[in-house]
Amino acid sequence: MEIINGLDFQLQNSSVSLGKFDGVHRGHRFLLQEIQKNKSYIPTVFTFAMNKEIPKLYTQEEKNRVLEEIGIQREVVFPFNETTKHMSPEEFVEEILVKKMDAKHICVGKDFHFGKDRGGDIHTLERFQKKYGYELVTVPKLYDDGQVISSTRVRALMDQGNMRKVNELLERPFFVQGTVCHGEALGRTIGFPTANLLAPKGKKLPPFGVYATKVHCGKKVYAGVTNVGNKPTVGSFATGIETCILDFEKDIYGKEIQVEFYEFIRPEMKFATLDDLKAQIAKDKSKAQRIV
Ligand SMILES: Cc1cc2nc3c(=O)[nH]c(=O)nc-3n(C[C@H](O)[C@H](O)[C@H](O)COP(=O)(O)O)c2cc1C
Ligand SMILES: Nc1ncnc2c1ncn2[C@@H]1O[C@H](COP(=O)(O)OP(=O)(O)OP(=O)(O)O)[C@@H](O)[C@H]1O
Repeated sequence: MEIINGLDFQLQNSSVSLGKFDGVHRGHRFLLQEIQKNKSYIPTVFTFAMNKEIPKLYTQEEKNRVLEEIGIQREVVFPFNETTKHMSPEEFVEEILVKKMDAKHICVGKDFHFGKDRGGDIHTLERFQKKYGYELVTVPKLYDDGQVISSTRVRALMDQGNMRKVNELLERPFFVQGTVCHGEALGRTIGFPTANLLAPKGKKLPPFGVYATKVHCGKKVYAGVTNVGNKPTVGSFATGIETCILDFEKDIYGKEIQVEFYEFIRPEMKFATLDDLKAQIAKDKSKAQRIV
């Protein structure tokens, strides 16, 4: 997938979908299928560079990975700055969608808003269709269990540790991607070596606790059991994602991995002794083995 950052680009023949796309959930996927239907256009996602206020399900790199996975060929990551923030809806359509992206087909959800003070909507896009020669398709919002599917809802489900439902709405397992770094090397001495990731900046994590996981390393996939937290039994560390990969001996320091979360097993706890922690981790491992 081609990733375009900034304002300096010129594309041809785009079929465009616009939004934040945090999580690339079922509703997003429904929309993104639409821009892949007409094979003479290039399926392109337009998204604003992420605001940092709310922790996101995926970092920019993780989102890129998922968009590529589902067949998107180009992603424009547009800066949200003083100039772009103040663009009127028509200016945005003419300057960005038409002139820079050569949009032939535009597909958005019915509640989509854009431009200065979110003043543009699907009626604005409809109005300019003839003038600028693109075709607009709007899709209804998808519901699940009587509630609209949105990134906000998926984030709330994650706060409850409900990974099964999160994964169902994301249509893939939620994951954390990162480079395996050194921990305190205590894991090895207590008999449970772990592959450690630091919590990516700005990323929303499931509640502190232990999860049944799968680890992708290169082309291989392994079952694992992962602790998300700051290890209160051994001190207080920065939030980490520590995975004990089951039946695995290799050294993977420095390797990029993806840890997929399947099910919450228990909350993180402070144990009285390391032996108590070891006994609990042994139980966690058997439980994870049965789940993944
Ligand atoms: C499956 C699993 C469960 C864990 N549960 C806890 C826990 O409940 N409380 C805690 O303080 N640390 C927990 N840990 C973290 C361990 O304390 C940590 O892995 C160990 O101290 C080794 O750390 P190191 O890799 O930095 O050497 C857990 C680790 C794993 C792999
Ligand atoms: N449930 C859904 N069904 C169909 N389209 C959707 C759905 N949710 C969002 N969309 C559309 O996908 C695009 C991107 O949506 P966006 O990520 O901005 O919103 P969202 O998922 O509702 O997130 P948030 O909860 O942050 O508002 C928009 O065009 C939006 O209308």
